[in-house]
Amino acid sequence: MNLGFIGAGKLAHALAKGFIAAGLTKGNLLTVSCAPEDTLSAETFKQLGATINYDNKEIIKKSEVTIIAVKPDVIPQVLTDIKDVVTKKNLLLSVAMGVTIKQLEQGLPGNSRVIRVMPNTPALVREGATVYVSGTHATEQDCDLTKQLFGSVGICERVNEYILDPVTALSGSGPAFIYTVIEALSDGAVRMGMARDLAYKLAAQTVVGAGKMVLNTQTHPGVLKDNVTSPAGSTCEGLHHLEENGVRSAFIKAIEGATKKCRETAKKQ
Ligand SMILES: NC(=O)C1=CN([C@@H]2O[C@H](COP(=O)(O)OP(=O)(O)OC[C@H]3O[C@@H](n4cnc5c(N)ncnc54)[C@H](OP(=O)(O)O)[C@@H]3O)[C@@H](O)[C@H]2O)C=CC1
Ligand SMILES: O=C(O)[C@@H]1CCC=N1
Repeated sequence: MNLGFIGAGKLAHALAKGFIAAGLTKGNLLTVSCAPEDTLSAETFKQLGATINYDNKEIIKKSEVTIIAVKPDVIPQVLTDIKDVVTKKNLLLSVAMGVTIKQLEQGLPGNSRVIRVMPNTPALVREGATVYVSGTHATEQDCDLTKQLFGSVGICERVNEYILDPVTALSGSGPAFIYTVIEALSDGAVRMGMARDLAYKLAAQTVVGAGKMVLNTQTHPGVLKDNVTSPAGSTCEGLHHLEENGVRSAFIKAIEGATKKCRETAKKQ
């Protein structure tokens, strides 16, 4: 598949490498734009075999499917850059946090085929979690292609747009929250005498294992937690400390805060 990327940052890298690993495209089939001063991103894409072009119009002309992966405040500029060259042949997939279908469609010619996608960086290792929302003029074939593309690098679900901001908070930002948990658990283990390398390895595999238990056994997380917690054992001692320090409330507030930030971004566009 020929793929265009407008924006060659962290997410674009993760997606490109994931799609290549999944066999859906090849490095030399990618056409990518970035800010001219962003030599590091350009270099990383060049190493994949991609063609770099600093003119966003050229990406649209060369690729039938383009992923727009710039920061939300750059979206208006990108839409202005490309609107004269977008035709019915182009499918545009925007991953920008807080930028609505309506805002995207308003900046483009009528009938433009737009899909809003919220992936996450674990797409790099084909363990991503993605949702997408169809725009007004995207076809069922466009939705199928989006599902095929992002489904090749993890799970991919179609949703209604009203849920996109909490999704962004949960699975879009979520990897950062989990990395913080992995670091903190490891710091605790190091404090108790464990070597750091072993601590990161055990903490990360524990997150992978617990996640797979929830997905594969379809058992309520509370039941799975109870199965680990022996009477008067060490786990309930650890859980007691987490509850005393408001761990649940901290995560709930993290999702609430991140969701609100997405909503503020939508209002500013
Ligand atoms: N990172 C993540 O985990 C996720 C990110 N997203 C969304 O993806 C988008 C990109 O995020 P992320 O990859 O983290 O951000 P980055 O800052 O890493 O990437 C953005 C890229 O766009 C480039 N850029 C800036 N201006 C232009 C322009 N006019 N034309 C073309 N490229 C330009 C930037 O160059 P320069 O650095 O020189 O400005 C940079 O390379 C955001 O909208 C974000 O909400 C969604 C889900 C997850
Ligand atoms: O931090 C951000 O704004 C983006 C959206 C989701 C993950 N990263």
